[in-house]
Amino acid sequence: MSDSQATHETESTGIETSTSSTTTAGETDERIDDSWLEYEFEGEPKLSVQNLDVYYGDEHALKDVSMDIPEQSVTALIGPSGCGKSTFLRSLNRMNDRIKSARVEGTVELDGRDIYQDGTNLVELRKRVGMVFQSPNPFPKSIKDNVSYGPRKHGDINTGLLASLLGKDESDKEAELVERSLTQAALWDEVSDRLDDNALGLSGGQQQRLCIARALATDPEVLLMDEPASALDPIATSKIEDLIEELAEEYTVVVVTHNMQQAARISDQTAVFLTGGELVEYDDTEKIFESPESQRVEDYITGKFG
Ligand SMILES: Nc1ncnc2c1ncn2[C@@H]1O[C@H](COP(=O)(O)OP(=O)(O)OP(=O)(O)O)[C@@H](O)[C@H]1O
Repeated sequence: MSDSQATHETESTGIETSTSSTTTAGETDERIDDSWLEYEFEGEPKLSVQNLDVYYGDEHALKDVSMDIPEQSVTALIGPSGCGKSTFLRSLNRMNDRIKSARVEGTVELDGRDIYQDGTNLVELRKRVGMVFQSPNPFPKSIKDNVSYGPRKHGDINTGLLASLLGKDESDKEAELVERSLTQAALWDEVSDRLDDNALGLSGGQQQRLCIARALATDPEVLLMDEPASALDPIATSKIEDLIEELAEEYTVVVVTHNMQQAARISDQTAVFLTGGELVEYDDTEKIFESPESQRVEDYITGKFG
């Protein structure tokens, strides 16, 4: 034990834990206490991650991560660059499957069913667990087509004879879907008179809300967002933040952010990953930002490293 080590008692458990001071890089011999990861909430988890390890070739990018994510809330994932936040996010809808060198071990349950079990329909999974990326990436198509692209591709907009027999033609259904999704993404009022214009003519912030509308159009239950506002100016960022909070009334939102003030503003619970791919602490956002258990988390949050 070094002189700089401190002992403290956790409020919630009364368990004594040892912590040590950190270096500027946040390296330390502090051991993760399991009680720092026990986040309790009412109801069943929407997503339950157990003993998740992810490797890229020989690199062990995520180490034995377990956490339950409650539904209809915002969960923020924070931590320094390279600690595995995006890797974790991509594990929740098996986007890591698309990376050749990636290998995943452990389980991720969506409503109690392991998404990694044989026979999982990946198209169906990614419809239920949608994703929005860091840089807005609309298709070079009209605003309308960007929104209806997914449901069309999956055959979810009824077409032809069957639809007209049911009383609605294809274009009515499509118009309804486009309006609903753009309204949910807080973009409808800005684009309703130019739905046939090319999406690439929109501002960055509008393009990002269009990408959110596109993700919502497939009727997901979970929305994964990887730094959705990092490429945007402060006004566009604030619109996305407001939108995320609104979406959480209906959807389960998991968001990676580098911006700690943003995590504090918009999330209900926060998971802190630190260098080496370890989840160090997971709790109510207020608790994480006001009185974290881990010395390393406190150092990270107060800007001492990272
Ligand atoms: N496609 C990939 N192929 C190989 N290694 C990867 C790949 N993606 C990520 N890694 C490695 O896995 C580790 C975790 O990366 P990841 O992108 O998940 O971290 P992050 O916390 O999201 O970082 P950042 O905040 O910089 O986006 C890093 O060491 C990274 O180099």
